[in-house]
Amino acid sequence: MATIIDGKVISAQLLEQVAADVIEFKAKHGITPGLAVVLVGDDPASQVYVRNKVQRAEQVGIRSIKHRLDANVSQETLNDLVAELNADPEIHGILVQLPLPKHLDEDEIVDAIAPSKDVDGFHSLNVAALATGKPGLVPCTPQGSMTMLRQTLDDLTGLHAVVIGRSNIVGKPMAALLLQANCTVTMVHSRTRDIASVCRQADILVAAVGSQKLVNADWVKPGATVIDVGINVEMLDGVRKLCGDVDFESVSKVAGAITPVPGGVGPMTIANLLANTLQAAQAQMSA
Ligand SMILES: Nc1nc(=O)c2c([nH]1)NC[C@@H]1CN(c3ccc(C(=O)N[C@@H](CCC(=O)O)C(=O)O)cc3)C=[N+]21
Repeated sequence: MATIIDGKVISAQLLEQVAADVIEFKAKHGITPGLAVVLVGDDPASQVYVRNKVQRAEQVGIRSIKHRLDANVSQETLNDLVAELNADPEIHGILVQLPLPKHLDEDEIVDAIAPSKDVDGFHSLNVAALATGKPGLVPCTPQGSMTMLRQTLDDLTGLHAVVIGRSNIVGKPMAALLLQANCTVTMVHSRTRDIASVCRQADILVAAVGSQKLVNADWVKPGATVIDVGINVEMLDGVRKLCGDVDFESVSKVAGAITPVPGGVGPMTIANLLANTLQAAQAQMSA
């Protein structure tokens, strides 16, 4: 039976550290770090995440301001709000909840956010910084996944890491961080031939595709460390249930260590969002 990598415990440690650093920041600068969360439309899942973020922010002493916009808001109105937040000295971090309604240009909005306030790490300049190993804001989910790996494994050097999924928000930045940690990195995706046999070679397997229970025990090398980034919503007898990209029941019998869903990567993402907000505030104060 695999060791369970407990995202609630590890994120609580990180949040405690952030809370202590926020106290120090306030004493030094006399201001409170501020995070703006922009939510377009009324997707219920997005509302749950946004509520969690706002709650956790409060808990670590970060002021968060929620902006709710109508689902059919224009690109111009959204751009104007982002410009206003960019110019607001009390706002240090800006998060525009994705995905956006189809009529909006996501890339344009993300690149409209000031790179120094881009706490998601999705702006082109932060993507470039990560790709070239320069300092910048790093996407929260991959960052949280790395923290879990570092707490589980002594040294990542030379390990074969396989990342399933090639999204800009998880797969690609995850691969960049694993490479930085001296892993041998393979990315697999929907067009990969014999995906199971490639995954079976992984010492570290990261699943980030959004496909329920895609990874089963046959895909996993005995003893491997498995990070499940998937958050798929399943209805069981009318009750909402979260489930990952990994079939936890079968894979946990083969893997050496595994993250659960819920209680794995999700809480780490939120903790890192707040760590990034503090980092952004610190950088803005010394700019
Ligand atoms: N600009 C942007 N940045 C994001 O970081 C972002 C986003 N858009 N859009 C949506 C996704 C999703 N996401 C989650 C964060 C935390 C949990 C989380 O805390 N999950 C809990 C369970 C929460 C529940 O019960 O629904 C857990 O896994 O234990 C889940 C999902 C951030 N996202």
